[in-house]
Amino acid sequence: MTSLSNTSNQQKPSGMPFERYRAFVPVDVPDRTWPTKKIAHAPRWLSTDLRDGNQALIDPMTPGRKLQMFELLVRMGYKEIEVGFPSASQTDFDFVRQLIVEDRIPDDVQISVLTQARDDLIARTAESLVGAPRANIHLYNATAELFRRVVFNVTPGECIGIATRGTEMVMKYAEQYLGDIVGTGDFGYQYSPEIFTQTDTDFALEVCERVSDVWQPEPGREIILNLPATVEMSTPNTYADQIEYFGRHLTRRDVSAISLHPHNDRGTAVAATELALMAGADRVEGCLFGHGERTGNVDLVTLGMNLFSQGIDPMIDFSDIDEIRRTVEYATNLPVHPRHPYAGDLVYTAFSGSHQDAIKKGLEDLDRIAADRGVPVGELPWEAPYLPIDPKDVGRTYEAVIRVNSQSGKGGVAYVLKSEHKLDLPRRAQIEFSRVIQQHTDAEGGEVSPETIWKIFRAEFLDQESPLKLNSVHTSSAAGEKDALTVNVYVDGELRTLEGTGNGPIAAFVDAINGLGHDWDVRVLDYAEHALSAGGDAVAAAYVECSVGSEIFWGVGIDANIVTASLKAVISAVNRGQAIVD
Ligand SMILES: CC(=O)SCCNC(=O)CCNC(=O)[C@H](O)C(C)(C)COP(=O)(O)OP(=O)(O)OC[C@H]1O[C@@H](n2cnc3c(N)ncnc32)[C@H](O)[C@@H]1OP(=O)(O)O
Ligand SMILES: CC(C)C(=O)C(=O)O
Repeated sequence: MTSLSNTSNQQKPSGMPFERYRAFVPVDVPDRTWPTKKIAHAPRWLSTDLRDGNQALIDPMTPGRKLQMFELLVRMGYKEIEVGFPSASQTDFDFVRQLIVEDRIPDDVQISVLTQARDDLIARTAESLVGAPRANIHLYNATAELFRRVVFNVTPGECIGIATRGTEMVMKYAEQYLGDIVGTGDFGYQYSPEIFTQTDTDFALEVCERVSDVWQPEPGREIILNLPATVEMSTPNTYADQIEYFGRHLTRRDVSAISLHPHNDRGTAVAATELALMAGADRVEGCLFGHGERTGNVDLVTLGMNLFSQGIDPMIDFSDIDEIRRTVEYATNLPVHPRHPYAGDLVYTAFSGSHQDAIKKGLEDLDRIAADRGVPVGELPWEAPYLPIDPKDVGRTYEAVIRVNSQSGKGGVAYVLKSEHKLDLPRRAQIEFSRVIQQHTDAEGGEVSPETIWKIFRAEFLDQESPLKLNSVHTSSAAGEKDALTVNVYVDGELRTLEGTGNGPIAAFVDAINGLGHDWDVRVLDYAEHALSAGGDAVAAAYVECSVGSEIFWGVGIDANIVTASLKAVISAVNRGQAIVD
């Protein structure tokens, strides 16, 4: 095959020891059906922030932080919450007790706790749940060949024995400690063949079948079979294949919930989860903002918001994303990345010119459609360039949507002036002012804040008082076909009364200025105006494009009187022209 690149840019071997790694061997599902399936509704969610998320923190959460996290999860609408590993530490045990004793578990929420398949740990786990109105015990043991050989030194049969005996112990200790709820739908059981992704799928099925034989699921007594991508091993499609294969071959499928527990080692946990849902999974375990072991668990915020952005109710409330982020940052003591999907500081912000231009036009278009239909923008179907969702739907404002730096163009600068100061500059005025801002960013570097943009705008268009400054408009009257105007103007600091005539007050004013004897030769090329505010004390903005000598300048005037605003705009253009000539 001939290379498309020329010889000077041929890629070179990296020298890294890639030969040490072996490609993942996927399960063979040639007649897979998941690629054509669609996700049509939210799955059952379980948050494991207080367990898998917590076990991977530099500083595990204090009881106070755990409680804040629990309450956040409840407020957001999670109905299944893994609250800890009570046999691991007194802190975890006490937290479960606190939730139960202080009656903090809402009627529609089921807490879950994790345990290894060891008798003493299972007993302690069941003990932590005494008095719980609803609870789930989650048992795991590793099933992958590597773990059987290296970590546990067990045969496949012994590995199955750990899982089935563990299940028997859960049933025994549940009977002993949780008699009130055992046998009702309020007590649940979950089993995880840990490292499912690295386990031969037929063997994972075998273990789960034998565990189900012990638990005996039936209607009203489901078993949750949680299939963890404890380590993400390959491309997301391979996880989906494993899930479809598992679901197809599992007996008692109707009384088994197939649950996903993806980790993010390859950075594709969200994609793997979505494909695995297409492959038939019922339930997803993860953490807010992807906390958890190593690269984290799958991010529940991204998953939920991905559904939302496709018109599917995530059944979780993300409407105050910043409050969610603040609480998680407080509880975990770890920051959320500024580019984190849906929640990062910068994810609804455009710096670059073409993005800003498109966003500005998109938002204006929505405003126009909303005004035509007489409805708020929030009731329109969302469609805006570069913004997959309306930032307002997650409690953000449009204020930070556009931020200006050296990559920005006229659209961004114009957006800031319009959104912050209601000034709707004509297109060529936008271009002229954006060059002024560009000079600033080239010289200073970094971002230029809306306050600085306004300061520069004022200095450029509104505050220059030399050589001309309007003092008062004396008279303005019709003189035959023409308008006559008398104005008091400071010229180079000296108050003078000028007179001029023309077709309208602006032309009359230009006539008066040109009569001053300077060689300015002012001519008006274009004009625009609009109100800045409504009502009796309305203020207007006028924009005038003038040629001053051989150069062209825009001027801006703001005043309660539209004629005065126009004259100020002419003065603004002349002063800008003179500033450059000087
Ligand atoms: C993928 C996951 O995230 S799984 C959850 C992981 N989370 C945690 O481990 C946090 C909480 N864990 C802990 O605090 C501790 O591990 C404890 C308190 C539960 C147990 O501590 P220890 O008794 O000191 O054991 P340790 O953690 O070293 O566990 C290793 C032993 O447990 C065995 N073991 C590990 N997992 C399991 C399991 N799921 N079922 C049965 N035995 C297991 C190992 O084979 C090993 O046995 P060995 O001592 O005979 O070689
Ligand atoms: C206990 C199991 C579900 C787990 O955390 C994992 O395998 O990642």
